[in-house]
Amino acid sequence: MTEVVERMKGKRVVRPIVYGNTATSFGYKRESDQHTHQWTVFLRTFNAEDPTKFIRKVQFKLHDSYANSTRVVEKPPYEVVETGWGEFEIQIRIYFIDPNEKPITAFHYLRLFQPLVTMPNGKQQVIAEYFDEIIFQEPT
Ligand SMILES: O=C(Nc1ccc(C(=O)N2CC(c3nccs3)C2)s1)[C@@H]1CCCN1
Repeated sequence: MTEVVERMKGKRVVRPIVYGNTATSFGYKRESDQHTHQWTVFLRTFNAEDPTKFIRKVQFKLHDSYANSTRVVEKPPYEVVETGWGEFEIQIRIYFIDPNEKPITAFHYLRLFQPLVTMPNGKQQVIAEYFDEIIFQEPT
């Protein structure tokens, strides 16, 4: 019983995150490469703390047809700005400062067409974002 209690002890640290993408339409198909949208895929922490205190780097794995399809971002903002014509799954992998914490992976399906939001300036963009929490079980 003591052993179980020992394992259960320790501090639980919850770190809220938001990940997803925004996208805006060019309003036309670009002659040079048929691209129609600019988009930004991102990972954001959700409090005032400096994310570099616990995040070492964030890796965004785009579709293989993109040049350098594995994009590594070492400091905030953890985002990739690109252009394209379609929607596909992006793997977001978070690497931590603590060597004992394994990287974690989130999957985000890039959205170019909805949900469409009209900004205060009247411009429209797609915003597709998801809230989650990273939970660290700090040993005592
Ligand atoms: O759309 C889809 N897959 C996509 C993969 C990559 C896309 C894209 O936008 N781009 C590749 C990049 C390049 N342009 C020029 C050279 S590489 C711009 S779209 C699927 C198909 C059905 C539903 N979704």
